[in-house]
Amino acid sequence: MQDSAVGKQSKDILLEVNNLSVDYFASNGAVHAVRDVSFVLRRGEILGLAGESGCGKSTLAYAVSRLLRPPAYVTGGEVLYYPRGREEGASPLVQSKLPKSGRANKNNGSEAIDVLQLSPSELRAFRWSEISIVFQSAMNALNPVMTVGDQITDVLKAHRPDMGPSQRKKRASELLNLVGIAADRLNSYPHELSGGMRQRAVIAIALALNPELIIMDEPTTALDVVVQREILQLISDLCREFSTALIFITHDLSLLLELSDQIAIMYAGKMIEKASSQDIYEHPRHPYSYGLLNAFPSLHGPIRKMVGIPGSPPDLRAIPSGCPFRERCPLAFEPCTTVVPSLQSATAEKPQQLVSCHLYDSRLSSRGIPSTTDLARSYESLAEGSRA
Ligand SMILES: Nc1ncnc2c1ncn2[C@@H]1O[C@H](COP(=O)(O)OP(=O)(O)OP(=O)(O)O)[C@@H](O)[C@H]1O
Repeated sequence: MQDSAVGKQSKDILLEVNNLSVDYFASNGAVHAVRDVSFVLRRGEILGLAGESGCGKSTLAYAVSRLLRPPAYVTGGEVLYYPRGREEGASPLVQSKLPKSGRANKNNGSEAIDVLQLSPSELRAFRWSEISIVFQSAMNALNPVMTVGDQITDVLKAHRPDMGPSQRKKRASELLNLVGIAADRLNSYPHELSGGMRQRAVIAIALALNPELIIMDEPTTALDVVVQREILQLISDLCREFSTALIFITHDLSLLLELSDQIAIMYAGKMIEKASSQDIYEHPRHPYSYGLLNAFPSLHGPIRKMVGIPGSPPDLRAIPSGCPFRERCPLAFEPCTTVVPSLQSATAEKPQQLVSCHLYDSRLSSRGIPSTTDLARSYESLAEGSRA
């Protein structure tokens, strides 16, 4: 597990997502896939998104990178991006092409770009140079009739017109080396590479323009677990080396805990807990976070009883009132049925650990803050058929 790296890294805010909501307008009703999500990502920070299948992780990642297609629509909120100043090396394309009009003076001392307001041409300038995106099965997105080298130099040609052919080739070789592929593979076609190498080549392309942020949604699902781990480790090492921020999604929770600075846990379209990976690992606060972590066996530490979370997430077309997790929660109490909890500091000692749960609101709960033992016992009693 990484140290609480936020303290070590720059405190600059790179991305600020405020009250973002996304619906899929399906024929059988609107699916509320992302609901009022707010979070901040700092420069160079690695944020892991976790949660059961269907909780809205990919939709959030697509919304932030403006890749949503109908029937998905952003129904509210903003995605503010804080580019580096010209003197700090922001890409010239972004400096010249992004509108002054789309920028808002915000906190943080620098101007923000509202990503959701960018026009198509502004978006083209923004993608790759500021944000790179690697989605599921990305390695299959390589063009089968172009060499890997040409695919890298194409990106450079489109976005860095100042670079000549020999500079582009040199940069392509450097990038392949960075991801552990010998430069003589520049002339290889994708079918001549293994799955792991193709995935590395995709990462090289994502890094080509030194973006500030990379978003990866299960980038390694098609690979075996050993190669998956190697590649995710490589990505996080490279992000640390270049201070590139990373938002990544994987179902491998132990890997997520190991590689991320911060973890955000989603449930039914909401962010229900956000904290450093160390805090989440040592003391998950939300009963759902505890249940999710406890559903995986640990290779280290004492032997513990594993109890799964009963039931299944709600239908996102008809979300129940109050807390969306209450029907599965072993510690649900009266206010959970009516009052929607908001994301707030869990305790005064750890104000950075944010949780969306009434158990941490002394105005609503008189039980006192639950310990991990309380959370474990509550699941055990639920499994035994009696409420804690
Ligand atoms: N095109 C669509 N039309 C209607 N509903 C959709 C569509 N795409 C996704 N959804 C719904 O939106 C919700 C969020 O989906 P999303 O893919 O973002 O979840 P996820 O957490 O990334 O899941 P997974 O881990 O399985 O990738 C799910 O309930 C899903 O069924």
